Amino acid sequence: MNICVIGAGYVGLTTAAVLSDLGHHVTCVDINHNRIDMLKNGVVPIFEPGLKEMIIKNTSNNHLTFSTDVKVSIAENPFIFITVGTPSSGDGIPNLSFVHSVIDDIATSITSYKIIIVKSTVPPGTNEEIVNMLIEKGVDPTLFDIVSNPEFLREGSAVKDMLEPDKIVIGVKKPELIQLIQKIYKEINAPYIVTNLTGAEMIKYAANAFLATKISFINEIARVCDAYNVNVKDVAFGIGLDPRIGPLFLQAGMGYGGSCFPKDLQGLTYAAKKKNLNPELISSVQKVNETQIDVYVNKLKTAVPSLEGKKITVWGLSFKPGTDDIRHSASIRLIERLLEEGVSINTYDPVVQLKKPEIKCYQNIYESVKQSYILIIATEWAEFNQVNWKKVKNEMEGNILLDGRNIIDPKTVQQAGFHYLGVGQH
Ligand SMILES: NC(=O)C1=CN([C@@H]2O[C@H](COP(=O)(O)OP(=O)(O)OC[C@H]3O[C@@H](n4cnc5c(N)ncnc54)[C@H](O)[C@@H]3O)[C@@H](O)[C@H]2O)C=CC1
Ligand SMILES: O=C(O)[C@H]1O[C@H](OP(=O)(O)OP(=O)(O)OC[C@H]2O[C@@H](n3ccc(=O)[nH]c3=O)[C@H](O)[C@@H]2O)[C@H](O)[C@@H](O)[C@@H]1O
Repeated sequence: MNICVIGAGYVGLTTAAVLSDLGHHVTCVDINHNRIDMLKNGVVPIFEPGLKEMIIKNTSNNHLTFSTDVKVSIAENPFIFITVGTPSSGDGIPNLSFVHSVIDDIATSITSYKIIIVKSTVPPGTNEEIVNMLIEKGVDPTLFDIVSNPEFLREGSAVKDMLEPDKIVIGVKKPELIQLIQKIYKEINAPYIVTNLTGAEMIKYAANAFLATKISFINEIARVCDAYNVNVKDVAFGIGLDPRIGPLFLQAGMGYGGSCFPKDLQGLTYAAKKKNLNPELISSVQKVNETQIDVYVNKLKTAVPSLEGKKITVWGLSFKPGTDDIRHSASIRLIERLLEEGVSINTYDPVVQLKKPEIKCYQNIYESVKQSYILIIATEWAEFNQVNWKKVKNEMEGNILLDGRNIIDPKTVQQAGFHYLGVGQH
């Protein structure tokens, strides 16, 4: 099948790589010329395990090509996947301008029948609006069908998640479209959840909201555990054995970040308010997450009353391990907060180097802690657990270790001379 994937970000590149690997002919198109030039030269602009290899394999056998010409790519392909970004505007309202721009391009270049498959996460009602927009722009309604096909991949395991999803959600207006989508995903073995356009959009928003709720729940429990000297990991393990609760997404820490949970919870809040509903639980989930950094900073301030002038090393910059994405990273929010206290910041991350004059980024983990007063673990990269703690401590001036992800065994670092600070772990 001939497929055009619009957007060469995390979702677009993974979609293009996987669909071309399934044997389809895929053109991945993006308005970012720099990004497409890199891809044409075999350089994959994001860090995602297995993605580069899959892209190189399928560009060499001509199953996958890259382009900046959106309109030509739309005109040449019957299947159009929309994977452009849907960020939050400053006030929390989803910014759909990138999706609208693609719809404009489709409206001005469509001459033959297209199936438009929307993978971008959009608020309920958007796909119905897209149908109306195209008709209002003069497109003959027999020339297109829309499929809402939200994506559930996680960064860091995007290729695997797309090849082995727990479900494929499709929202359609006509049942005959189901078989066509099943042909596209031919070898991917997963149950299909079929609903209407808005139902598919709601499944995506509800999934992210529920996952974020689990995180804020355990972070709130961690605050209480802290007050009672209880290890929150024991509590998470204890409740997680109940199959009605489940063990995943109960890792307490500095809170959730990334390009999706924060903006999708804001988007859901906006969608509810638009219908005069007050989503109290979703608002509380966001409030717990926003104040989670304060819990850690307060802990630090209790241990070190004056932070001013102190050198602090932060390990981990990406919003979670396995990715170079720093969008809405809790680590970056923490660093910004600490800079306000007049500290100086050193950082080490296995894949991210920040370009900010006020922050010193190191490529060697031991160099990064030299003369530091405090070490903070902000992202749970596995290598942080494999360091020689005595060596780390010897390089430092102070002995405070703030574990923002509860990944360190307190006894191990205490034996190396550290004063360990966690939340819900002692
Ligand atoms: N990042 C993730 O892990 C996941 C993201 N999603 C959703 O998928 C969508 C895309 O997310 P990401 O891939 O992270 O976004 P991204 O920001 O990494 O990439 C979006 C790409 O679209 C391109 N673009 C923007 N306007 C365009 C236009 N008019 N024509 C062609 N290209 C255009 C941009 O240049 C950019 O390269 C969002 O709605 C997001 O919520 C869903 C599941 C997972
Ligand atoms: O819509 C999206 O973009 C995607 O959002 C998340 O995926 P992702 O943002 O890549 O990352 P997650 O692994 O879900 O982690 C999100 C954040 O929650 C934090 N987290 C996660 C789990 C946990 O137990 N505790 C916790 O603090 C992580 O550190 C990270 O900051 C969802 O897991 C995907 O299913 C979804 O497709």
